[in-house]
Amino acid sequence: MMYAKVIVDVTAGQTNKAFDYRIPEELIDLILPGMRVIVPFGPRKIQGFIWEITENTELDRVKPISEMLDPYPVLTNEMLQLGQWLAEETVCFLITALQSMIPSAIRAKPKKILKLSTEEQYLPASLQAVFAGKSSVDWNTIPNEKEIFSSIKQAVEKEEIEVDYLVKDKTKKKTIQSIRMNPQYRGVRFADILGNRAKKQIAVMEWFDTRYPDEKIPIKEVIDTLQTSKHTMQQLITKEMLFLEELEEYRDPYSDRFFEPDPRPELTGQQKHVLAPVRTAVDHNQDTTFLLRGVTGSGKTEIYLRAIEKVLEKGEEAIVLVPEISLTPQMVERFKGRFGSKVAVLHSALSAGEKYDEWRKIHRKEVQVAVGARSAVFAPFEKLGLIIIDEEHEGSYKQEDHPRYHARHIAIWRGSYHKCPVILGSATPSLESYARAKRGVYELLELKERVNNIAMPEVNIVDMRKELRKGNRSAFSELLLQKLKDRLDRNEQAVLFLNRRGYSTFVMCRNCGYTAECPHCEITLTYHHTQRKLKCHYCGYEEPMLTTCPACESEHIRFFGTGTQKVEEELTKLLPEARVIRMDVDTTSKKGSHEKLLQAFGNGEADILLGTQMIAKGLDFPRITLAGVLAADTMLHLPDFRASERTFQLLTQVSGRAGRDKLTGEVVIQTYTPDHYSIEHAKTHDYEAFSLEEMGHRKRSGYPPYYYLALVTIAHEDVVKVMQTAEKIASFLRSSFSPQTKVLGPTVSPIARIKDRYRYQCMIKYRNEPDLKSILNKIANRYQKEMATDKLFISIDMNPQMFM
Ligand SMILES: Nc1ncnc2c1ncn2[C@@H]1O[C@H](COP(=O)(O)OP(=O)(O)OP(=O)(O)O)[C@@H](O)[C@H]1O
Ligand SMILES: [Zn+2]
Ligand SMILES: [Zn+2]
Repeated sequence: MMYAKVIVDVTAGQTNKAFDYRIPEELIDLILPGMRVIVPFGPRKIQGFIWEITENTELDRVKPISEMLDPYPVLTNEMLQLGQWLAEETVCFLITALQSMIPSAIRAKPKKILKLSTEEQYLPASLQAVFAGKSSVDWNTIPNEKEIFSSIKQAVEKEEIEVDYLVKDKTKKKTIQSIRMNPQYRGVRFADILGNRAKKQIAVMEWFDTRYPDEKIPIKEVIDTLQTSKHTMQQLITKEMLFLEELEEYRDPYSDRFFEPDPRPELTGQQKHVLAPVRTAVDHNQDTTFLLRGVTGSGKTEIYLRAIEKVLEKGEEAIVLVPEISLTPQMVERFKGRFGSKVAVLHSALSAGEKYDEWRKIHRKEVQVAVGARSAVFAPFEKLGLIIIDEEHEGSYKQEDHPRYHARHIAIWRGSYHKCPVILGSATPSLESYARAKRGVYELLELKERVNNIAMPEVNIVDMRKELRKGNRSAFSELLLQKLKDRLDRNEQAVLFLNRRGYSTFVMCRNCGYTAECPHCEITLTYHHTQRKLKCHYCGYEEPMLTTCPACESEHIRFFGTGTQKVEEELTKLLPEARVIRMDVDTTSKKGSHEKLLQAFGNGEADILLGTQMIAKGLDFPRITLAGVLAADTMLHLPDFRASERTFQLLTQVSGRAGRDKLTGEVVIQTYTPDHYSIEHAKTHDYEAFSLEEMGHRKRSGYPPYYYLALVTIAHEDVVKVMQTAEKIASFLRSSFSPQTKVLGPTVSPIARIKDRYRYQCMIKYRNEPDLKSILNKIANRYQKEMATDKLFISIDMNPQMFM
């Protein structure tokens, strides 16, 4: 007998352990670790991953595996190990960790149905009404009544009905019908076989015989090219002179694009210097983590490209992670231009099917380079030679949902598994990474100059308080406006950056101060001009714009703050001749629109690119000579210990867009707090000085990189229940940890309520707490049942990045 240990798709109860199942005779040798199967679990059938194959079991009775879902393992052995580690590190279920590594298209949520196992007439009346002549019903259509559920329960126990799970792959492989010639007929005289009068059929056969004797040609192409008919083709297929085959088609989103071969520039001296140790590490299979700190425009991407070249020469594979918003066509082009069809792109804007296609190319070893956002770190390569994380400081590398992993952490794990180097690149590395480089945990590589010694742009700081005193109430200072005019005169381009956060428009009554808040979340509603609606960004709640104040009935209720749209309106009034492209969530929601807008700007169809976060990174356009930041402080005052760091990073990134080519660049930063060190150091492009000062603050207040943090959030609809649970958890933590570890709270979360659930949190600050994960795991296990049944919500974040 052969058995399999299966990790089942249930996230309640003791499911981190594997369950034993018997492998049915006909599946022995076919079932392998990493495959997905359907197994019986209690009264249900559910999905699971094969963890291990064994020859014995300790159980007396084991049920057989019902169905094999994959013809090949979707998870490699490495991924199974990684999954186990990931579940431990992030305190999540093993099944959650495993599922996060495969594309969503094959993650398939099972659809639940009730199936009749007996004649309908034997059922209780309430259930007869449910089935009403059908042999099965969708679980979701069953009326939500206690009586019905209890008769279902009884009927299931009496085996009158059965609960079944329809596990269906959401993604159908796209196939096209193709034609191949039967090789037996090669080189014959077709008129002899088909008869002289079958001219059309002869033409088709001769075409194949002379041109494509071995190839599969899509049927549509044959018909179009030869101007023949389906009927003719059908006749030849019936005679078995042609074979009809389904050919799998990839939905390559870049297939209709031609990529200019990318020229390979001579490396600069400093680039050579930086590349050498990376190439050595690739050559000698060293799992070094390099931190490449290179100022904006210093040619970091070129380093990545050269390092990958080396990896490919060695017959190995590479992963390149870039933040979602800089996964622009410009970026993709550089990799596709250099490595052509060896590159797969994993982009969140792709449909689930397209993502699945790209993933399969990797799986089938048809590509050697994967470029993508966060989850591309799980690209199932088996001969990894290098992992690159560009803009390593970016917050989007942290997944803010289970499993709460950081891509950097995964990359380094995979690096050591494959004995290959990892490059973390940035102009403004996270303080955590920089501190590790200083301690020698990472190897620091630096590019201090821009390519060809192009100067860093000059940064002007404008004090907006003074503007206000001068009577200027607009979003544009005199200096910025004047410099914008200059660019228009000189036919150069400008980018204007507006921070989305803090700039969202909210509604306030000028008479009584009432602000419109979401009734379910403790957060102000945001005004959306195009639909004239107020929306909650957390739960999606919306209501029409208010015309009178609900509190005092005054009509003086207005929206406040400035959105990109308002700024655009103001800009067109101030500079009517300027052609403006606006890039924000509204203008880029349609697929491909992001790309089109950038292309238009690159082609010089606009003078000013106005946008949010999405324009801060990666743009490399030679005619941009001015970068403006409309309000530098919007992010500075968020209740988050990384606020200063984020501000410095953002200002540096935005400044880095200007003057990257022959034309000299300039920056204008508008602020209400010009003396803040984030702003002062951004003015002088001095990362070193900024990090030194920021480290001091972190040390004094006990934050990373001096302390590690873990965050436990507790939420429930009943505020008393939340407080009590949070208290219990906090005191359990305090009694379990060593005295050096601090447990702060419980306190109300910065957002006190989301989707009607009240939120409390405990923050853990520690330096060395070996039992931390097992203690947190105890909490997860202790409350597991309540979380499954009682809407209690507990989240554990081992590396919190967001405090909002
Ligand atoms: N050795 C070289 N010779 C000539 N041009 C180069 C060289 N290396 C890079 N470049 C060019 O310099 C420009 C900046 O390089 P790149 O985009 O790689 O910089 P970066 O460090 O990634 O910048 P950022 O962090 O601002 O995105 C690009 O247009 C690139 O093509
Ligand atoms: Zn809400
Ligand atoms: Zn009012």
